[in-house]
Amino acid sequence: MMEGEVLVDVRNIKKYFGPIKAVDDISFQVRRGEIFGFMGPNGAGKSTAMKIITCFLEQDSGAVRVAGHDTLTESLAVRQKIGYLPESAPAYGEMTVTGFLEFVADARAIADKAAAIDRVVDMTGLENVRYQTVETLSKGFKRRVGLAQALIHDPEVLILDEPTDGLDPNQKALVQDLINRIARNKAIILSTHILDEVERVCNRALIISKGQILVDSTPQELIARADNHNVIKLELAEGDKALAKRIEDQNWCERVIRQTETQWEIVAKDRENHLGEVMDLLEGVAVTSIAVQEGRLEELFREITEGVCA
Ligand SMILES: Nc1ncnc2c1ncn2[C@@H]1O[C@H](COP(=O)(O)OP(=O)(O)OP(=O)(O)O)[C@@H](O)[C@H]1O
Repeated sequence: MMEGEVLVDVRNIKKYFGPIKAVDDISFQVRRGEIFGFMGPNGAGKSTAMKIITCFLEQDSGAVRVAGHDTLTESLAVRQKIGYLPESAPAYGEMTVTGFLEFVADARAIADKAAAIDRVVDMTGLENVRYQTVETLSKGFKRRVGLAQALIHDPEVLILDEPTDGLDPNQKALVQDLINRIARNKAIILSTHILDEVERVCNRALIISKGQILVDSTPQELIARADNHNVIKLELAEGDKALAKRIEDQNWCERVIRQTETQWEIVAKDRENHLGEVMDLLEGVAVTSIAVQEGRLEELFREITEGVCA
């Protein structure tokens, strides 16, 4: 198995729905070992591109090869190489976890079903719930079942459509860890709205909008462009100029923006999260609220498009 070989090769694909250009001439490659973050606002064309790569939709023009196989002419071979977690995974709520995975293994004609199921149950941490019906599971565990079914045939390529959407922060972190663990030796494409997720999980990031690629970059470069990333919003019971000075004197601090006497924004030079250090400086100070702002894709996206127009 060659490290870095191209496993997904997308060339000039277009897909129009009547007048809507859902995917408008997109090209990119994903190599083994890459976790590729597919970002963009609602309706950007992410799901459509993912459906084309997984053979659920046919493109109008252009070509996609997965592990060397063409999605139009060799779709069976492509389906064997690819695992897919769709945006809204099918329910099958009344089946047990094992029953559902057996059903998927049968559909894929897997020879040693028991071994395949044990492997994915272990990988995704489903051991304790394997005889429970899917409908009784928490959202986070349902998502793991979705990942388990995508992994049942040990695919080289994984396509995950918003894998952490709708999960609470703890469940999000668990699913993100899981994706990192299963990533070795695979090529993974995952779509997300969340900049932090790309930083935590991906080693490459692509932003699409209106069916076209705007940015192909590293997560670190994207974060650096998101001006408001990890800004700490602080509200005090009363103004305190000495405190503002003390925070500004920290070597990591770029500036303290005092929007009002008591409402401040603290910006770090490195855009890392410095909440701990700020909390230390706030000992004995009456604080009304404090929160760390996530760099939102929407704002980054606005900056990028403004940059393009300027
Ligand atoms: N089957 C379809 N018929 C008609 N239009 C469609 C169809 N599927 C998608 N579209 C349109 O194509 C565009 C791209 O949609 P797509 O679902 O790929 O975006 P997305 O980036 O995945 O968005 P989201 O983050 O909301 O899932 C949208 O304008 C959408 O309304």
